[in-house]
Order: sequence, then structure tokens, then C-alpha cells
Amino acid sequence: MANNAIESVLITGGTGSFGKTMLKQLLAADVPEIRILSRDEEKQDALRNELRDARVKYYIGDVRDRESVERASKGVQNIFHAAALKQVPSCEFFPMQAVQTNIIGSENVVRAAINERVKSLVCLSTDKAVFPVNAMGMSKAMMEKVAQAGAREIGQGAETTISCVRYGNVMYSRGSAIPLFIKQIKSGNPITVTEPTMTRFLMPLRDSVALVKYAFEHANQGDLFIKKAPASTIIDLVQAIKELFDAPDHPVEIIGWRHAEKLYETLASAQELATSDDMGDYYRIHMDNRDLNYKPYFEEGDKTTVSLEDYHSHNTQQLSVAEVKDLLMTLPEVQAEVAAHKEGVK
Ligand SMILES: O=c1ccn([C@@H]2O[C@H](COP(=O)(O)OP(=O)(O)O[C@H]3O[C@H](CO)[C@H](O)[C@H](O)[C@H]3O)[C@@H](O)[C@H]2O)c(=O)[nH]1
Repeated sequence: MANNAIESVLITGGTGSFGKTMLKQLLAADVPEIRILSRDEEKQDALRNELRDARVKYYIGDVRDRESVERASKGVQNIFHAAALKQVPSCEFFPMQAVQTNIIGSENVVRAAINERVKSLVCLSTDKAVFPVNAMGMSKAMMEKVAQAGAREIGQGAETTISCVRYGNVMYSRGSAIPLFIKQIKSGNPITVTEPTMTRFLMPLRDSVALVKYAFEHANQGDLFIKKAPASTIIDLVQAIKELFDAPDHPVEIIGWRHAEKLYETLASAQELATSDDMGDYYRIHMDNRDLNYKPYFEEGDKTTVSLEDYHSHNTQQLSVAEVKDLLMTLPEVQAEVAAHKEGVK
């Protein structure tokens, strides 16, 4: 990551996989101070031992707790807000926990950023926030609204720029389908497939980090950025993994849909695309600038013709099995798994 005189960055949820990858890039770019705000002292300790770098400062706290957010934000130049409850099932069972972390916690971060005159705040969202069907997605949709309301309140030209990014499933993330399928092949168990025709965007972690960096460098007040990404069906993903592990005929068991999941995910709605700029690899969606005088809100419609389709994992570029294999093999984790497998077979 180019430094461009970045003085300091706070990463909320900094011990997660996004946070750690971003942190290492900031260190490599000679950023003098990086703060990590997270709840788990054990994870912070492990990170401290791994890095042994005096530029990293560790704040134990919780985004739900405004005081701990304020303390970690004091005098900081930039914030990447990654702290979230992101698992669909836990948010289904405990929706108010999602409200507290993803909505109220985000409001605390937005307030702290404005009060501390932070230069840039980037909030991380998910495709599950578009037409949400589960509590995780609903709470992330509300996070986007909270961020945009803050942006609208301070307006263009404010010292602080608030933006959001939305991305799809991060490939090989903890607890996700890809590491599960690999484990099932290795242990000789059938691969459990929910619905073979379901599609998901396929995005390596490096792309999500690049997206946040892009928002950080290019955002105007209230912008929301999306990275265009390819997708595949679950059955093609499974076939690609089977072939990489020399098990093309490994059995598959169809288990049916899980709680609150969708056949496909949407990264941007048609209405959003109508107010967006196509930046090549990214879409920039502008915030709705109508002000607190509600007159324009009620009396002036938006004359833009909404003829575009939503941008979702069924109509984006669909990868073939061979292309999914190639993409999987760009991930260091999959490379290591495949190498270990080949070594074991020898
Ligand atoms: O045993 C399984 C598990 C999953 N899938 C399918 O594989 C796809 C990807 O599943 P993941 O669990 O990897 O991803 P999700 O889209 O369900 O969402 C995941 O990523 C989210 C973040 O974007 C949240 O963290 C969420 O809890 C987590 O499950 C889905 O179509 C799912 O139905 C299967 O076929 N079999």
C-alpha cells in the first residue's frame, strides 16, 4: 500500500483476517502508527508475538462501548471499521447482538471519527446487506445507513470523509465453505452441498483489502464502493476443489438450504447502479444528497430511468470449473493444502 503520508490508522476488529492483512500492508508501507481495537486479548497477544513491532498499538475494547472507541480514536488520522458480527446463524439466533455490534457499534465509530476530525473512515459491509433476508445482512444494511447519515450530516468539504465498501464472500475465510469442502475430501467424508445451483461471488482476501484501500484513496463524502467480481455455482466450486485434490468422483451429499440463505447474492441494486460511476474494476455509488428539509425528499422524485438490472452472483461473469481452479490456486492457503496433499500421495 502506498503511504502517501499516512500518519496513523485505527483498525477496528484488527485481529481478524482482514485486519491482519491490512495491518501487514500498512507496516510494509512504513505507516508510523497502527492501532488495533478488538475484544480478544489472546488474539491480540498472538498478533503482538507474531509481529513484535513497536508501531502497532493494542486497544482492548468493544465498538459497543463508546468510551473504548473514543479512547482508541483519540488523535488518529484514519479508521478502517472492520469489527462486526458476521456469522449468519449467530445473528439469526441473537439479532439484538447484531444490532449492538453492527449498528450501535458502527454509530459509535462514526461519531468518534467525526469528533476526532479523522481524515478518512471506511466501513466494511457485505453483499448480504442488499435486499437482506437475514439479521446479519439487515444489521449491515443499517450500518451503511448509519455511515451515510453521518456523511450527509457533515456534508461535502468536511474534514472527515466517510465511505463504505461492500464485498462478497471472502474465499477460504474461517468457517466458510471452501476450507470445509477440502476438509471433507481429506477426511474421506462426503462433500455436503446445500443447493448445487446456488451462486456466490468469489473474492480473494487480497481483493477486499484492495477495495478498502481504493475507497480510502478515492472516496467522496458518503460514497459506497463495490468491487466487480466473478461468481460460480456451488457445484462447480465443489468440482474444482475435487479436481485439485485428485478426487473427481468424491461423493457429494445434497443437504438442502441452510437457515436464511439466498440462491444468489446481490452486490448492487438497480437503483444504486443508476446513481453510480463505473470505475472499471469498481462501482462508485453516490450517497443520496437530499437534505434535512424533507420537501425535496417527498416532492422531487429522481428522474433517472432505472432500467438496469441488479448486479448479482447469477448475472456477473460465471467462472468455469477450470477458471475456479485457477482462481483457487492463487490463494496461498489452497496452494499449501494442495502441496501437502501431493506430498502425502507420493
Ligand atoms: O456445507 C456447506 C456449506 C455451505 N455451502 C454453500 O456454499 C456457499 C458458501 O457458503 P459459506 O458458508 O462459505 O458462505 P455464506 O454465503 O453462507 O456466508 C458466509 O460468509 C458470510 C460473510 O460474508 C458470513 O460469515 C456467513 O456466516 C458465512 O456462512 C453457500 O451457497 C452455501 O449454501 C454448501 O453447499 N455446503
